[in-house]
Amino acid sequence: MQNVVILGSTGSIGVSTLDVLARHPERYRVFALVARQRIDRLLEQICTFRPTYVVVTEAEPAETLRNRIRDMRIACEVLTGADALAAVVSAPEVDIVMAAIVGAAGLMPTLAAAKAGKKILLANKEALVMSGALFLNAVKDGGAQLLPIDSEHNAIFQCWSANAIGQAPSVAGVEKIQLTASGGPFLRKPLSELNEVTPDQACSHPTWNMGRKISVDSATLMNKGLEVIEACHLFGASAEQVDVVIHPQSIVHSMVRYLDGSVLAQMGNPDMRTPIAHALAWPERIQSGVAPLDLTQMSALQFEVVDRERFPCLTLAYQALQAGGTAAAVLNAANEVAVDAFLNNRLRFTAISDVIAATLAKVSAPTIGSLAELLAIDAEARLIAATQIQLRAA
Ligand SMILES: NC(=O)C1=CN([C@@H]2O[C@H](COP(=O)(O)OP(=O)(O)OC[C@H]3O[C@@H](n4cnc5c(N)ncnc54)[C@H](OP(=O)(O)O)[C@@H]3O)[C@@H](O)[C@H]2O)C=CC1
Ligand SMILES: CC(=O)[C@@H](O)[C@H](O)COP(=O)(O)O
Ligand SMILES: [Mn+2]
Repeated sequence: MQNVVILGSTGSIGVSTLDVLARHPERYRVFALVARQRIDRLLEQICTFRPTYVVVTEAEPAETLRNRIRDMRIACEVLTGADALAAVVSAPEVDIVMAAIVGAAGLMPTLAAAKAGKKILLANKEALVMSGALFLNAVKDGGAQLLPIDSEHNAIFQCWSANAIGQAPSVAGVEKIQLTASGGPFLRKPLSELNEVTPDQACSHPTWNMGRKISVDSATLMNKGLEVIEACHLFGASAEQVDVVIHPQSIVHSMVRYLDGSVLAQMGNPDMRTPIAHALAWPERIQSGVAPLDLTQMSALQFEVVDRERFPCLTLAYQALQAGGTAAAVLNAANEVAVDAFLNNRLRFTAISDVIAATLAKVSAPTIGSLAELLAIDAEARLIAATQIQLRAA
């Protein structure tokens, strides 16, 4: 029996993870659930999965939940605060940590899991993008195991020759990693109309059902930009070795092209329970609940070149990657602030990329020395991005 902690249990990935775990009660037990504020959903999860602990990062909802659990006489301890979060993730009973908090907020608990040598299922791409080598060194030093949940990276992992896992592309015979991008809800929208799109339109993803922040990232293609950086870190690739191709159907989840001309692709219906089940059980295979793929029942699969004028965020991500140092952390911080402003009707969709470009130009991005330095640069980038948003509101 393996004990699992889910960081971000109330979100899209958290719910899919619990769905897979529920199919395998003989293999997995939920040790702890972590969320920020969605108490009603968390309470339902507690009733179903009976974790030993829950951590609610906001103090007021934590107190509300504590009272409700006491009234219902459920044996589950409700904790709050950063120390409690790190302690739960690092507890000796814990085998697996699903890192599915959205954004930079997920960095500290995921780092704690790395230092404690856990098996980490990494959905939270922002943590890796912002901290890069610092996080990978913590994984190595802590003796942790890192498995990708992001559908493209899980696909690449599955397409990497089994006997070359852990080797850099040049050693593994890999020529190119090709990430597929759906193109999001605005792939065919006239460019002149992008200025007026609403948060709900941006969050109506054509193929995946996801949280609001990553949905907006898909609509700008910043999601793919973050994924290019994520792929470089996870697979030891250079920016030149990672390409993006538009594939509106989201059936091919990514491809690996080898030196001998072979291209390996991983396919499946767009449902995150497949990569979750894959990483949970790897190197074994378990049921995920995902319907089998029937290619005879689908329309043609399309592949297209990315229109860089429509999607300037992808170019910004490649620029940050080439710049090196903490530029990717600045990119990520500015994007988080700009997307939040867009979702709260304080910024136009088309201005998201302007705010990120202006922030990248204003914040110097030296190579990371320490976690404290990284957090300082993240905070500085957020302040500059907020100023840029105010300038555009004026
Ligand atoms: N959804 C998907 O299909 C995919 C997601 N990912 C990545 O996985 C991560 C999660 O995405 P998704 O599930 O869609 O996001 P959601 O917005 O659906 O869920 C986010 C989760 O994080 C919790 N959370 C948010 N802020 C904090 C905080 N400050 N402290 C603690 N918990 C917090 C939320 O709690 P609460 O609900 O209480 O607010 C919720 O449980 C992202 O990094 C995303 O990029 C990657 C690939 C696919
Ligand atoms: C499911 C998943 O991994 C998302 O990151 C997905 O990739 C979003 O779709 P697009 O970014 O391709 O629109
Ligand atoms: Mn993805």
